[in-house]
Amino acid sequence: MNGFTISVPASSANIGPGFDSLGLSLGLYLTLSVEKHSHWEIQHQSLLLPDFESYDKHFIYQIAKETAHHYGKQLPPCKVTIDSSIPLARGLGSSASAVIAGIELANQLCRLQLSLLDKLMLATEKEGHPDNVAASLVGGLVVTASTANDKINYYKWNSLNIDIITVIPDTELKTEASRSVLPEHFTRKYAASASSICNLFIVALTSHDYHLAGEMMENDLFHEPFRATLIPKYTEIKKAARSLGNYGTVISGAGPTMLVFAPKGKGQSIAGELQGQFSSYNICQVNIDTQGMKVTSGKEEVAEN
Ligand SMILES: Nc1ncnc2c1ncn2[C@@H]1O[C@H](COP(=O)(O)OP(=O)(O)OP(=O)(O)O)[C@@H](O)[C@H]1O
Ligand SMILES: N[C@@H](CCO)C(=O)O
Repeated sequence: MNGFTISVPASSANIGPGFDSLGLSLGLYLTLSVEKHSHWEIQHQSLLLPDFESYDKHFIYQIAKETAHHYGKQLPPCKVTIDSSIPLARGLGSSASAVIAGIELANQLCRLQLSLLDKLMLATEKEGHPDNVAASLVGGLVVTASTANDKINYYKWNSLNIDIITVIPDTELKTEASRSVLPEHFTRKYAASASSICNLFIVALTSHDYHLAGEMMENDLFHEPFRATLIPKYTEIKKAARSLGNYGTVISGAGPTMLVFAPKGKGQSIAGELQGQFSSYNICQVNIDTQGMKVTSGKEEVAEN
């Protein structure tokens, strides 16, 4: 086996009204460098990564092992060195990136030849919803829909002409805790209003009408009204971002990070202004990743997807 590297971008789910359906791939990365070895070994290179007791308790190893077993295979031993710039439990899809990395690790080590759709279905089953995993897998803005037969359909859109700013607090919020405050049921009238807002949001966004898209983003009814109190300075950040001329500000994924849609070319200066107002936060412009997960062997990109 030749050594290879798996690189998986972060993601921001929901973008306001697209709860459990929309994902945007972001230029922060989880990277696995994999080499043949006499026994299993996992090493971390980033302080952002969580502690682990032994290789077999590592989340990524467990996903890889389950994936290999699902296809009747065993993982061969190797050394995996992991680096990351994705903060944990901040609403930037760290767990989805780890799931995609684990599935791809098994795919490469066991030569499973999984299709993109195979990987998406497996990842969605493990993550519970397709929004983050789809964005990390294919890149760009991804609209997903699960149909009655559990098939995941998606559409990737790569033409956003905006800057993205992440406003990251120094506190974690686990997705499980943030989902626990959401209602199990909505009335027909409420659900119709909520989905009409998402419909108009997508049309406005893909027509590059960012003012209308921003207004729809900020009028989500599916999750933001129930999560707002879990997010530190939710109202203040939205208000400050709006007064600086941004299109819209929403909770990133399950929070607590807030995601700002800024006019193209202004992201860096607006991030600087916001940083001055919210000094305990980590606020920066982040690129949109347009490619999704990549596997490289030596210097060559593996034509996998
Ligand atoms: N690279 C990784 N290696 C091992 N475990 C990870 C890794 N990344 C994430 N995790 C696990 O996932 C947990 C965070 O997942 P969680 O779903 O709560 O938040 P998130 O994925 O960062 O945010 P969101 O789902 O809102 O976008 C971590 O606390 C850790 O247990
Ligand atoms: N759609 C998910 C994303 C976080 O995993 C949620 O909002 O709970």
